[in-house]
Amino acid sequence: MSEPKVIRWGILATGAIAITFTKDLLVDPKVRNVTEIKHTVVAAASSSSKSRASQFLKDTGCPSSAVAYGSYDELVKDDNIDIVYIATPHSHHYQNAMLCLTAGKNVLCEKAFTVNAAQAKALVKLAREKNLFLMEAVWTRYFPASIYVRDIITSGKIGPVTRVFADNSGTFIPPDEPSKTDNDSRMVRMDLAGGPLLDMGIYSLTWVFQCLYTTQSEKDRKPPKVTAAMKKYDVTGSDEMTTIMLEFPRSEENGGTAHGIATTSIRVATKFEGETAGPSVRIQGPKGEIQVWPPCYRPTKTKLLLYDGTIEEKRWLQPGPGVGSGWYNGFSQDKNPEGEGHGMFWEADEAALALVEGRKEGRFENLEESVVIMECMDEVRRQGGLVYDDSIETTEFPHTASAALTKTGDSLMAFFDDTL
Ligand SMILES: NC(=O)C1=CN([C@@H]2O[C@H](COP(=O)(O)OP(=O)(O)OC[C@H]3O[C@@H](n4cnc5c(N)ncnc54)[C@H](OP(=O)(O)O)[C@@H]3O)[C@@H](O)[C@H]2O)C=CC1
Ligand SMILES: O=C1OC[C@@H](O)[C@H](O)[C@H]1O
Repeated sequence: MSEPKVIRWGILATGAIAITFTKDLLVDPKVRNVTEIKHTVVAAASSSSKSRASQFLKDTGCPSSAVAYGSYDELVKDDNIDIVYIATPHSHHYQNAMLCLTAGKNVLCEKAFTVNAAQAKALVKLAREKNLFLMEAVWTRYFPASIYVRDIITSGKIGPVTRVFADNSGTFIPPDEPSKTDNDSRMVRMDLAGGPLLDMGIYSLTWVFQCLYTTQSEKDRKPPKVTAAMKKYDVTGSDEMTTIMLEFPRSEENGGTAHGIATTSIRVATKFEGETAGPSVRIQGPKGEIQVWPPCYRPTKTKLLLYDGTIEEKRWLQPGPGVGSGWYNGFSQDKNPEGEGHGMFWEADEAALALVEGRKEGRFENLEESVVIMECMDEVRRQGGLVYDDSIETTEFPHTASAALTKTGDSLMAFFDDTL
């Protein structure tokens, strides 16, 4: 057996998800039976300070040889990096990904891919021109649970999927004391392209799309008609609750038109604990349904129910050491059972395998689909009247005003950090 190929990662930004992703990246792929590749981190960059990047490398257990940079510009010039993982807020993905691609770097960019479809298209165009790998980091798509669900759909066991309900919601606004909501969080800040649609609704849309679009033949893969209802969060003007009806055109022999309902909220939650928990995704066909338990971005249980009486329940664990959880204060998150990884390594493996195989896109959500989903979200925002500032909607790169998109707290810390 040949030695695994080592893929050298550069981490762009050092916030909450960068920590979780990097710890997962460093879990030996052998524990999940992946033998073709291994991951290593060769550098991390923080726009706050070099010392923050150094601390990040230490805290996440990266090799001592990994280099800390105090700016993203320096990171993308590092010749030792094979691929950059972008973990900034949505508002910054376009500028950061353009920076990486322009410098000739392959990119795995956190969700939501960009703020709008025009930005997503511009990234795809540049990646193709430069023959670089580019993938939206929708980790859920690469989970064994998602692969299992898509396989059931394509096997025809439940018949042509006709309807999908998907919910990804959480009580970010504390139910008992709404006035204690963290309005400085990127979840609701308009300058960071906040609101549950782009942050959490993307997962509801992911389930609708992977069941009604990804799994279809070329002939039946058509963008849906979109109708949306949006309630705004009166404090910041972001959305607070968004529900989307998607009508997918289909040939009659494939079951005819299919419906998707994707919803998200930061005032009410999808889940209740323990025995009272129910599915957050239901995928229905004429012969039965598949249910996926919350949180739907990190599915841990599925149930296949067929009208012939078959019931197949499965639990999905993420092998590896526990890496902790809780991306948000005030957000109820599943605690990671002891002895589990977080599940972000599946998408990292996919990106690494693509580099080894010379592929330029992810297998389970190609760039065309990422763009179609961004177009859907554009339409939802149009119907709901949710407009972000031109400085973050723009496709101009580099955008002169983007340097002015400042951080709260962090930037002051950085100032002291670098000055003292
Ligand atoms: N796949 C998943 O499960 C998850 C994905 N995400 C996605 O990851 C991205 C980051 O989220 P998360 O880690 O929670 O966010 P954090 O706020 O914790 O971290 C974002 C980091 O981006 C950098 N940054 C650069 N410019 C700014 C700015 N103007 N304001 C704030 N931060 C800035 C900072 O790093 P530095 O100072 O080092 O440059 C900051 O620490 C989002 O796109 C989100 O949707 C988030 C959570 C879960
Ligand atoms: O991607 C995410 O997944 C988990 C959620 O809690 C978080 O809001 C989101 O950014």
